[in-house]
Order: sequence, then C-alpha cells, then structure tokens
Amino acid sequence: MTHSVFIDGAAGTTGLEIADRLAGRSEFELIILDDASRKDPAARKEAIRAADFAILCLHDDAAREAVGFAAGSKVRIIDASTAHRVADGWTYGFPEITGRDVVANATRVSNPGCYPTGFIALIAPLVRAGLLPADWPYTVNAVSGYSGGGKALIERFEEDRDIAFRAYGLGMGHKHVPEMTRYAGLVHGPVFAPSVVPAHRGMWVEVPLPLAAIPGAASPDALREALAAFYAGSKVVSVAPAQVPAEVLLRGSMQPSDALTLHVFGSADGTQARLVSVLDNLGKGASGAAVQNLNLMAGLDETAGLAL
Ligand SMILES: NC(=O)C1=CN([C@@H]2O[C@H](COP(=O)(O)OP(=O)(O)OC[C@H]3O[C@@H](n4cnc5c(N)ncnc54)[C@H](OP(=O)(O)O)[C@@H]3O)[C@@H](O)[C@H]2O)C=CC1
Ligand SMILES: CC(=O)N[C@@H](CCC(=O)OP(=O)(O)O)C(=O)O
Repeated sequence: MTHSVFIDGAAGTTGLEIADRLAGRSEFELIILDDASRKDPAARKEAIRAADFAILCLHDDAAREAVGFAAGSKVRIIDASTAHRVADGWTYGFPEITGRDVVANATRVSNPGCYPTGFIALIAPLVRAGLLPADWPYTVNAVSGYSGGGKALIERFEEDRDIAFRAYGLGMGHKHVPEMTRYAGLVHGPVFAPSVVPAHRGMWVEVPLPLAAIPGAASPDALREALAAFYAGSKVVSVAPAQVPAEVLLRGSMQPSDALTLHVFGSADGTQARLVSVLDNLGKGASGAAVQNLNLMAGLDETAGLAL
C-alpha cells in the first residue's frame, strides 16, 4: 500500500531532511507544490486535505493554520513545530516515552523539540522508576549546531564566520521548557541554558546531578543500568558503557544521524553525575523523529529509512 504524504514547508531545513529520508521509499508518495504555490494557502489546503499524512515543517503560526485546513478531512498530521506539543488532543511523538502503540494509532502527533528529546530521554525513565525525584530543580546545559535555528540561523552563521559560541535564551522562558517539564514528569521547570556552536548539526544536552544532595537519588551505575534496561528494545536510543572517555567530540563534519546516545558519567565516589544526550538536532531531534513517527503511523518498521 502506498501512503500519500504532503510536507508543508518542504523547502525548509527540516522539510528537506524528511524528504531525503523518504526518497526511494515505495511505501510513500510525496505530494509536491512548486515554488510558486508552496506558500499559497489554497494550494496548501488542497494538498493537506488530499494526503494520508501531512508533516508540518513550519513556524508555529503557519502550523496552526495548516491544522485548521485539515479540519474534517481524513489526513493524519505530524507537526514538527512547537505549536501543539502540550496541547489537548495531541500525542507527543516520542515513541520510546509515549508508547509505540499510542503514536501508531494517533491522528495528531506533535514531534518533540530537539533539546527536549535529549532531556526527556534521560530524565523521564529515571523519574518514572523512582531513581530521581520529580520535584528536584533540574538544570539543562545544551549545545546545538546552527541548523537547529532553521534557514535564518544557518544563513547567519554561514555569513558571520567569526561567531565561535552563541549563548541565548538568557531571559529564560524558552519555548521548550513546558514540554520538558510535562513529559519528564517534573514538578518544576528546569533551568535551561541553550547555546549554539559553528557546526551545521549536532547536539549535546547535559543534566548535571549533585547526587549526594538529591533526596532519594540512585548511584551513577544504577542510573545507567536503569536507562540501559529502559531502552533495551530500541534500535534508535542506546546507552554508552560505563568506561569514562577522556573526551567526547561533536564534529563539524557530522553526517545525518537518527541515533540518540545516552551517557551517565559518575564521579569515583558516586556523589556526582553528568547525564548527557548526544544526537543530531535534525535527526532524532527533528526529521528522523518525524519519519520514525510516520513509519509507526503507517504500520511499518519504525526504523525504516532512518540513518542509524
Ligand atoms: N531545525 C531544527 O533542528 C528543528 C526544527 N524544528 C521545527 O520545525 C519547524 C520548521 O523548522 P525549520 O525547518 O528549521 O525552519 P526553516 O526556516 O528552515 O523552514 C521553514 C520553511 O517554512 C516555509 N514557510 C514559511 N511560511 C510558510 C507558509 N505560510 N506556508 C508554507 N511554508 C512556509 C519557509 O519558506 P522560505 O523557504 O520561503 O523561508 C521555509 O521553507 C519549526 O517549527 C521548527 O521550530 C523542530 C526541531 C528541530
Ligand atoms: C539552535 C536553535 O535556535 N534551536 C531552536 C530550537 C530548535 C527546535 O527544537 O525546534 P522547535 O522550534 O520546533 O522546538 C531554538 O532554540 O529555538
């Protein structure tokens, strides 16, 4: 069976990478709008309503508009934007956390943000297992490649080669905090410190843990073992072994990857740990996650077409 797919925002950073992952796959047929009509509301509405699946790779306002276009039609939606991540009636498209069956049967799926993917992957299983408390004031220190900011940030970093590091979100209240809080199962929103480096893609999301001061916290080895058990059935998410490397590098030449690797680094006395997610912001952080969700919704192997 061939499923028709319309990517709204297909000329953007996320949309192009989704099309790359679907290229050559006979299970899907893309509905494509030419350059003159790709932002035309009437053409988009017609394409959305004709498709089996619409994947929204748009800014939030255009994503809300696209969902309005779909009303009353059979189309099932995967929204890559922030617009519906904590909205009623939407399923959070993180199959390992939300449940593969829940995603497979959903009609409205909101793709997680890139940073939340790294944070939730680390914290949700550990809070659920009672190995970390839900009411601790967690912090998240994160580094992203500049493609995380879409075409505008890519252009900025490629024009201004002198930017070595960009800290932002300094006024707090980043749009990713609500989904991090909800899907990690936390009482308090984490303090979130995002930043960008001059690499096209790649992401480091770190949660430092002063374990000795956290009531009820488990040891670094117990945290690592619990994550390894939780993701044991996953081909996308893996947990690195206990050996502590001298360094971990994000390379500017990183190729597209849909994998997510989790690390638990612990101090020798077990009083401190650094939980770290390493991923491609455009892979499991966006386009790879959208294709994983699409596969599940279409009744296919979740990893089909992914770069693992
Ligand atoms: N980049 C990333 O790593 C991630 C992105 N996301 C989210 O995915 C969504 C898309 O982001 P990204 O691909 O990076 O952004 P881009 O800016 O690279 O792409 C957005 C695309 O949408 C097009 N567009 C703008 N307005 C409309 C409209 N009214 N109708 C149709 N198309 C329109 C743009 O057109 P034009 O080409 O003319 O500008 C552009 O091609 C955003 O919500 C983003 O937050 C989520 C996770 C990670
Ligand atoms: C580097 C950079 O700018 N990153 C983006 C987030 C990218 C992402 O996850 O997209 P959503 O907007 O869909 O959540 C930011 O911090 O706003």
